[in-house]
Amino acid sequence: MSEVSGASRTAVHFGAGNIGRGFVGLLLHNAGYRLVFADVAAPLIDAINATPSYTVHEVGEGGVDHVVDGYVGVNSATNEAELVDRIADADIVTTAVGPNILKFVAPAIARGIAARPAAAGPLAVMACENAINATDILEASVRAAASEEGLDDDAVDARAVFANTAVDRIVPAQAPGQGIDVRVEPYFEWAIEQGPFGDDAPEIPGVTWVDSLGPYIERKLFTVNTGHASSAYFGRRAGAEKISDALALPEVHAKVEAVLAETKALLVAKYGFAPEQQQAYVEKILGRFANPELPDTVERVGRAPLRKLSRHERFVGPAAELAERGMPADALLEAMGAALAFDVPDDEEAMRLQAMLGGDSTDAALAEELTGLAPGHPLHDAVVTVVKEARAAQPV
Ligand SMILES: NC(=O)c1ccc[n+]([C@@H]2O[C@H](COP(=O)([O-])OP(=O)(O)OC[C@H]3O[C@@H](n4cnc5c(N)ncnc54)[C@H](O)[C@@H]3O)[C@@H](O)[C@H]2O)c1
Ligand SMILES: O=P(O)(O)OC[C@@H](O)[C@@H](O)[C@H](O)[C@H](O)CO
Repeated sequence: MSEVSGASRTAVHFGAGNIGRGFVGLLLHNAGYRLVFADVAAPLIDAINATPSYTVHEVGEGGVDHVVDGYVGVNSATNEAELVDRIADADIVTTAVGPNILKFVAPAIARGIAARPAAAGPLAVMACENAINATDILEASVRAAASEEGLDDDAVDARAVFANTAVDRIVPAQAPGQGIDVRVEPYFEWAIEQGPFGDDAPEIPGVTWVDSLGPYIERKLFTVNTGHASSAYFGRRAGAEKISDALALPEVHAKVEAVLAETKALLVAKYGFAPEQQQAYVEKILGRFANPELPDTVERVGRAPLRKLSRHERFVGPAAELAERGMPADALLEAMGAALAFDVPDDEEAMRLQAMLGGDSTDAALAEELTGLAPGHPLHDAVVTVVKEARAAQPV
């Protein structure tokens, strides 16, 4: 463990995994924060506390190394009392645990807020997850837990500020044997909404402060993550293991381009992005996926297919809006079909998905269960067809 004694500000970060160590932790460290990594993985917390510094290796063109020190790890499953004390004293709380885990970290944040000394300034709370308005989801759970601690909404407002963010940096699963070092791509973007902070936003070099996060997060999720997931699902079906190998297959590349042409049409129509600017963004992203030095796999990028196929996520979100506008979504539907074939044994959601496909519910009921699209929605019938085809293709 190696806490920086001189640092006067502290950030507690939930989730000491890939993006936690390789991006959010790095930027907060560079901003001069003493870091507290909170995680439920005991071996990871032990390794963090046994290692005085770690290196973030940027791989690919222009990549450099960054050393992070001045941190401590807290096991949030077994040591809530220390965690609550740390949050009570902190300036910032961030998360990168996965959108479905936010409800589990909320109670400790609420208790930390409740234990804050009256004179402490408000705690900045920012979820850094791939989900639209993830901080709003976290905030709702924190407020519910805070009310159990006797804090009403006014008391929470006096002690905490919640801001939505969009984070973009590809951080693959890390190879065993490299300790807590992390390999990442050189590119990054961390957009945070300015409004909740007024003139008192925390100073974090590298952050892009924005007035309205909606266009940023949708552009990121429906371009980077839609394209990434499409590469994973089409790539896996074509036998590729790495994302860069998947994109090197001309038929996969063409399918991913077709998907991104559809989301581009939506983003241009919805937010008025200049078509040539969005195209440049798409091409930059395809170049990032193709980075051969990034050991990123179709299994990591395709992980949790039930989450990725859900109503407001990277496939159904844009496809539903396209259909509502009378615009085509055929390539997105094809990608959803490829997602339904994702049957990685170690992926709990993939196994649940395969069991659902093999189950007794009708195609229409299963389509609605998976995507949240009710009969009558302009995309519903096409999704039922995709489900029917996926069932027919399931191995017997
Ligand atoms: N890796 C990327 O390229 C990337 C980029 C942008 C955003 N994200 C988003 O960041 C989030 C994390 O992704 P990741 O790739 O770092 O995953 P990861 O699996 O590497 O890290 C998640 C960490 O959260 C920990 N965790 C799980 N439950 C917890 C709990 N209740 N309390 C505290 N810690 C808990 C896990 O032990 C793990 O260490 C996801 O929402 C992901 O979409 C990832
Ligand atoms: O983290 P997920 O499972 O939502 O999505 C997998 C990848 O697409 C994702 O982690 C990207 O690498 C990241 O969003 C890039 O900014």
